[in-house]
Amino acid sequence: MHTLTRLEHIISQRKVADPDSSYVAKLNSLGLPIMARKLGEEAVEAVVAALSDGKDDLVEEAADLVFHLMVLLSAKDIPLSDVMAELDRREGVSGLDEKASRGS
Ligand SMILES: N=c1c2ncn([C@@H]3O[C@H](COP(=O)(O)OP(=O)(O)OP(=O)(O)O)[C@@H](O)[C@H]3O)c2ncn1[C@@H]1O[C@H](COP(=O)(O)O)[C@@H](O)[C@H]1O
Repeated sequence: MHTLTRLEHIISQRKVADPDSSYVAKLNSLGLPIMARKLGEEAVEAVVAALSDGKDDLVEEAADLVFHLMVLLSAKDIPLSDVMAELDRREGVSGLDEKASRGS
């Protein structure tokens, strides 16, 4: 099974666990605004890592970012397959062409 599919399954199981023993459950108990803020913090940490030397920090921060995005998607009951389907829909469409086709 794909890593992200496995993680999605784990997160859906853990979000109803005891917040004292599960970080996923703790994030869910804190509510969407806190979860969204946490995702933003992880994004900033990834940006900082991207601008520093070396790649190891960015790998770790990217994993944190993906994990917290998955937690937020799960809290909103959005399956990972919806995100994958949207990426599939975009496949082959240049970002530049898509942007140019937007109304001003
Ligand atoms: N993949 C992850 C994962 N990646 C990162 N993290 C946690 O995300 C947090 C990252 O926050 P920070 O970097 O800001 O570190 P921090 O300063 O300690 O966090 P704060 O105190 O600011 O909240 C850390 O506590 C990490 O341990 C994760 N926690 C859990 N998982 C997965 O989720 C599963 C379920 O976890 P529990 O719900 O805790 O059982 C685990 O088995 C893993 O598979």
